[in-house]
Amino acid sequence: MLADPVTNLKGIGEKMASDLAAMKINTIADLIYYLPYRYDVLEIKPLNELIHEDKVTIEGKVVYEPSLTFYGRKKSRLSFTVQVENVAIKAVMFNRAFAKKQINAGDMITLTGKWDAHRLQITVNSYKKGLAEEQTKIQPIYSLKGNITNKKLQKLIQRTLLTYENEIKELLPSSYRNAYKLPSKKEALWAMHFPSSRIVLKHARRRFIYEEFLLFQLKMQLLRKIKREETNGNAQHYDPLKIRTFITQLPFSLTKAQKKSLNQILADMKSPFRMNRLLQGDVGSGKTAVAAICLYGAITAGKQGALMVPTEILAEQHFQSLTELFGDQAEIALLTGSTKGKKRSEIVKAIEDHEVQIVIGTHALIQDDVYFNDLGFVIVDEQHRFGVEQRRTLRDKGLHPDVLFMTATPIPRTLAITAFGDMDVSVIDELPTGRKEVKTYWIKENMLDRVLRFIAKQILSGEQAYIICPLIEESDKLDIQNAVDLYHQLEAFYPPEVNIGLLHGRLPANEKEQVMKQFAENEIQILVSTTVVEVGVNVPNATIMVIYDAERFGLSQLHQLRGRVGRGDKQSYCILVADPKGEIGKERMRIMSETNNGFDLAEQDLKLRGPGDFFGKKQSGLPEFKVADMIHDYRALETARNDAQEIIENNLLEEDDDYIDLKNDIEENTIFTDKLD
Ligand SMILES: Nc1ncnc2c1ncn2[C@@H]1O[C@H](COP(=O)(O)OP(=O)(O)OP(=O)(O)O)[C@@H](O)[C@H]1O
Repeated sequence: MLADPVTNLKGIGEKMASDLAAMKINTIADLIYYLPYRYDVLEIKPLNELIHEDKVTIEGKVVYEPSLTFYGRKKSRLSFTVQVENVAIKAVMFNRAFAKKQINAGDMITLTGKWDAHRLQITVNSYKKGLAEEQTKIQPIYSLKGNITNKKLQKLIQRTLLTYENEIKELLPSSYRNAYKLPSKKEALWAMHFPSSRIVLKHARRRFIYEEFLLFQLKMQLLRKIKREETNGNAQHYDPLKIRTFITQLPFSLTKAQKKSLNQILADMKSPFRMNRLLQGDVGSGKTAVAAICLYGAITAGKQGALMVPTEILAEQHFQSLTELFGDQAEIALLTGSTKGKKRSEIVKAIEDHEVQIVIGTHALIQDDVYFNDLGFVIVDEQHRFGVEQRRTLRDKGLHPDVLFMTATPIPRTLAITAFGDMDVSVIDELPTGRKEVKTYWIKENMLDRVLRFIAKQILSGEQAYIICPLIEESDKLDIQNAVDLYHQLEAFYPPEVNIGLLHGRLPANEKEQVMKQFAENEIQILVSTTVVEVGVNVPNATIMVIYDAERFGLSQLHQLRGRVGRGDKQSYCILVADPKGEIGKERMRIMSETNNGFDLAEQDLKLRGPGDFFGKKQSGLPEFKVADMIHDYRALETARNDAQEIIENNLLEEDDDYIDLKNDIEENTIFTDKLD
């Protein structure tokens, strides 16, 4: 059976079993679904089309016996001449003396390696005897561990497929498979592992992409259906009049988009069904303001509300601004990892006794010993950083509040609806009036002096600046060192009356808090920081954002950082210090300089970037697909979404035999309760 352990197969010793386990191949099914992550295509081009220093494949006839020379200790060089299109090409191969016995004059041979167009020479990486036509031209490349090689794995897969191919379930209903001319699952699996041509491979991929999306969409829509039908009986009877008065007391009037989103959220709160909504808005579009009004609404309904944010800095900031905003209309508490001891137990007790109405915090606020008296409404900021785990904790405490997720990562609207298929989506696609576009410039490091003088000038007129430090890959420690160095350099550069602050992740919470407070109150004019200020920090008087090594960031992260300025009515500036080597990096800098709107930027990013990094690695709370890519294969995602809708609406899973495999698979592989937190 496919579910049997892979060690049931013949010829798998202990070492191989542990290597396979390291590749997460435990069952026979794991093995046959272990798909290549890329394919090397041996394409033979005419000599005059080969590009100097590229990796190329050529084929021809060996003209003389190879000559082997040794040099140094154990080093060797094998050289021979190959006739290709009547031209004599020199081939050299290092440290593979054994090949001398295998390559003989008169042999036909295919060589892959680095091409030197000036010397008509190839430095061979791999060779195969015979012409390319007689060999597989498309070579699957797997990600491997231990002693397993591509060849070994392929042989094992081949053997296994031959034995088990009849157990492979088709899954796709024939009507859809026929309509899109997709190969059967069996054919597609063979083609993924042993592609006979590009076209066959393309169709196999097409099939897997569609299948993955269809399954994903079916699950999403089933969840949505279940959620819709489920009531938590938690209708919040808020007081519309009080809410209206609260809104008129705000120092600004709401934008149209804010009003629309607010109404959608309030309607969800009033209904007995559980809210599961995503609030999306560009940086600085006023999401937090909307969230505050909803929290107030929950209080007027006699409920408690909670706001969960990803960092302590943000929690502190929201705590301060909401305390100011609510005045004596609500009791607000702050609960983070650094709230400790007596203070913590007092807060926890006050939450339990409903003396506190709003709790703001990091995930510390859903820890074991925190019990809410009557939690009606939870807002989760930057949803991707909170996992199913945390939401399940709430459920385990018997809490079924309405949940609103907020994100400032602009995702093109259609994509958001498709990706978050089980959620309702509200979008704030408009900035408050009076905002000026942030002027963005891309410069090289040698122009920094000018930038520093420009900052000095702006500070004189009362403004403030952020400087985001150079990044050192995967080294938190060195990043901090960099920040400290930069801080000292700037201290030396500016006169003593300019106060410079330093912020990084390793500072103790109270110091971070202190620095942010001083910056917010303009006691510090320049804040040198690592990327800890990335999300949500709100200091409207700051007008300059300098980002070192800007090419190392994705567009959405750059946009987030830029969003820390331009939050008031003063002209703001973003200066990207970057020297990108590749075209994509340059294009990114250009796009950033030209585009201010996060949604436009996201659309452009969609077109520009390769699969995978649109959402940024660490941000991804999105499902992972084996073959499909949500951005690249967006069309297929839409098709699958429509088909899933049709299947659910017509109840085909239950009523049509053609759907039985699909139904079983969904039931086996979906843990609905996990999602229904
Ligand atoms: N309708 C409005 N008119 C004018 N100013 C507003 C309006 N709504 C919010 N603001 C102000 O704009 C700034 C940004 O608002 P807020 O912090 O709510 O945005 P956000 O969308 O949460 O931002 P980010 O995602 O970047 O953290 C705040 O200073 C806020 O007081």
